Amino acid sequence: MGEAPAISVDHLENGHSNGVYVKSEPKNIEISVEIGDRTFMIGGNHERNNFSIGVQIHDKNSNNWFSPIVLGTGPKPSQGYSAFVLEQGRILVIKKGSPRNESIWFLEVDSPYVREQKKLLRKEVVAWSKGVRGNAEKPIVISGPSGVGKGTLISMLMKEFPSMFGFSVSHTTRSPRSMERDGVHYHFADKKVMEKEIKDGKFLEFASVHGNLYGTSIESVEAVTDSGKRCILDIDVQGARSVRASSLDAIFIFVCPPSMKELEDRLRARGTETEEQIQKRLRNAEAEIKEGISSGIFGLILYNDNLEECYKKLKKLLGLDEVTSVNGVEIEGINLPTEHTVSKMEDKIIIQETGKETRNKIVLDISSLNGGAPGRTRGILVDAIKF
Ligand SMILES: Nc1ncnc2c1ncn2[C@@H]1O[C@H](COP(=O)(O)OP(=O)(O)OP(=O)(O)O)[C@@H](O)[C@H]1O
Ligand SMILES: Nc1nc2c(ncn2[C@@H]2O[C@H](COP(=O)(O)O)[C@@H](O)[C@H]2O)c(=O)[nH]1
Repeated sequence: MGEAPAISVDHLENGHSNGVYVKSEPKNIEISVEIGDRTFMIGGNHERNNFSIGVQIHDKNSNNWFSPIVLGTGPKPSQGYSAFVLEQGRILVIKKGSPRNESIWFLEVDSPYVREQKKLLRKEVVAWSKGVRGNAEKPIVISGPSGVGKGTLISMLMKEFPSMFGFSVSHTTRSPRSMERDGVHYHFADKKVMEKEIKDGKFLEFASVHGNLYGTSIESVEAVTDSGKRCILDIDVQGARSVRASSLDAIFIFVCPPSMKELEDRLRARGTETEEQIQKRLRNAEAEIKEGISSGIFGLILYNDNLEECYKKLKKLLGLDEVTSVNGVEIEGINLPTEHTVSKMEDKIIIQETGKETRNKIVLDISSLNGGAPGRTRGILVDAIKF
């Protein structure tokens, strides 16, 4: 995402701005953002709505101040803000010391939505949307070699968030394991019947995996979606490739083992396959890992060494972490440091703490933003580094 030309941000006495040193004062702060011949003052109290911060516009040509119509629900007043002008007429506004999911906001000042509203209302309009961490709604495709722990991680997620996630029950021609139930773990299918259904276009994807046929029926995914839950697919790399080429807009996660030895130990300890099947799965694992890492199918790669750590990272990728701890830094929402600089590098907003011995850096990855005013802007990933 490139930056729009001819846009700059200034900071006034209390404010905070692009790429410069900032010291926030603990009082009712306003930030001043300059875009072309206009200055947007963001902060203080909204003149008509005490629950949302205000926006005022100064037009340099007429030297007039005016209050635009503010659409959407904006952030509540806070003791500090940081702002950064993004492309598409959007200003990223970060609130200091806010609770989880209350820290990141977008003020649209010249987006397609705002331009449309200006035409309709014949007034100056700006619009808020709340920044939502992670991609909260897209189906999740999880792949990785047999025995790496995909099923274990998915079970943990479904146990902790039972109303949020639903599992896409695959079809398979392999025999059930002793604990597996038809229609719960898999739809155990006859090969000829499954092949006929594939021919009839009933499957989103299918593949021959370790000598058996596996596939995701369209019905299985729709059953989860109809129940209002986010669908999780546990499928192999071939299947993930097919889903990627399909119309299903999903996020793709590949789970890697810490080593081949550990993968072998896990498969043996599970005790569900014969020695011959274990050998076959291990042989296939090498090619799967190579493809998983290098094919470009998977946007996110997780190493499942320590299960709890891996689960935490998975939740973070999905924007589900209550309090995020990354590299030893605890961040409740985005705890904006009092003194900091803000800069942008490609698709990353870098908030760098200054003036202390230990410096925290918070990185907002905004490469996959979607949605916008007057609702939610999704897809922000947050990382924190202490050095
Ligand atoms: N991080 C971990 N450390 C140690 N053991 C683990 C870890 N994660 C999972 N396991 C164990 O490894 C075994 C394999 O895990 P699991 O069945 O979840 O793998 P899987 O990737 O779903 O395999 P498959 O693709 O064959 O279904 C299980 O016995 C599980 O308890
Ligand atoms: N392409 C697909 N792969 C699938 C599907 N369901 C499961 N799988 C993958 O198969 C292997 C082996 O699973 P197991 O239960 O026999 O151990 C594993 O990698 C799964 O991810 C599917 O519908 N399509």
